[in-house]
Amino acid sequence: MADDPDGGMLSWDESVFRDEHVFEIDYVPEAFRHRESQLQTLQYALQPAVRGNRPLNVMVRGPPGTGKTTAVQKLFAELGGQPGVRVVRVNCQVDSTRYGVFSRIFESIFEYEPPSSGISFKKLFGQVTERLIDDEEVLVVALDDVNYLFYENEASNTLYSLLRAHETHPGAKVGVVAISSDPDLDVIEDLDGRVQSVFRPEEAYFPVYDREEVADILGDRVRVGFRDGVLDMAVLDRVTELTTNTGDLRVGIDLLRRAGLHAESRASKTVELEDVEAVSEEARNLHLSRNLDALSDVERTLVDVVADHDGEQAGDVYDAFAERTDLGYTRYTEVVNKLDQLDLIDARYESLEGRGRSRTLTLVHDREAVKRRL
Ligand SMILES: Nc1ncnc2c1ncn2[C@@H]1O[C@H](COP(=O)(O)OP(=O)(O)OP(=O)(O)O)[C@@H](O)[C@H]1O
Repeated sequence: MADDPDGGMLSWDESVFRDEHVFEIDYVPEAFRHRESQLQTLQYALQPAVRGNRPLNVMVRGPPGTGKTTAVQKLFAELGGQPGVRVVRVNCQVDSTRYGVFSRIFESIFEYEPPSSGISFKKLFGQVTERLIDDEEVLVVALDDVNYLFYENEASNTLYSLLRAHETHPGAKVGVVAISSDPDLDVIEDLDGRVQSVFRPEEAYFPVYDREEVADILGDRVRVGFRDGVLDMAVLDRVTELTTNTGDLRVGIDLLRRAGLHAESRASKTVELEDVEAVSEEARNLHLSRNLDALSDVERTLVDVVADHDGEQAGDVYDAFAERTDLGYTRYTEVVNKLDQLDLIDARYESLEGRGRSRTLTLVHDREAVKRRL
């Protein structure tokens, strides 16, 4: 670079980033493309709240990193600004019991946490609903990662309390947005009959973004997050490709940030393909961590067992698995299929001499990388 006195080298107070925060997980993007129909469904369902009425409930489904939480956050930001509407988003991975969910709602209303012991659920519930009725507020609750309530067997009673609040406390108006990223969870089917009869949600499905959509979204992020000319099309193409392979947009956003930091670590003013390649393994591991985090205890146990019995036949793996759980073979097969679908294990049929066909289970990722994250 003839006209660059530093010869393309960054000085201490320079950065490739215009705004590094846009690559962090709590950042809500300004532009939110390719989710128009899902936003419309949500808006249509929640609209009655603005008029002081109980909204329709919504079931939001789709694989990890497809914009479910962001869509709800964006709508809640608008809805929460309307008079007479209170919005609360609960992360059920953190609050995975009915008491935990209502504690978060209580906290949002009263602006302090309820005592962690010594107050019954009934009392907590009563205080929440009375306040809503007094203030004439409609409550819209998003249960993010609702699958964790199912794993803890808390889903039916939580939804029951929320959805029948108007029967126990006339005048209470509550709507629920349930968000699940577990492809195997049939939310409605897994609820008690008494809840099924009141939970008849609208459906908003978030499919995996295709390659062009990923390129659009990451391109926006690059424009906002990096300085002009720092990252060219060929580099963006490669990040897009790596992201599309996992289907999880978070991988791409994380890759961009890490590649930027890597470029800075070698004092470069531009992010090059070599920076992306250098950090791609870490980004893949991020995806692995997220996949493992989203598993139930039983599923995680099976990953651990397969890690210890890599390459063995399904029947033998089951024997080892049965020592650690009391699940039958049918349920075991379902878990195997799910892990196979998530690309955590490979379950391949092989012909065995004289004994027909049997499945062999192998770990897809590096054993140590998996073990460290369990
Ligand atoms: N259409 C989009 N435009 C811009 N950014 C997006 C879009 N969709 C998703 N993102 C970004 O991708 C990341 C993951 O999105 P989000 O957390 O909403 O996914 P999710 O489906 O809720 O994932 P999970 O099921 O793992 O909770 C976030 O950083 C978000 O800002």
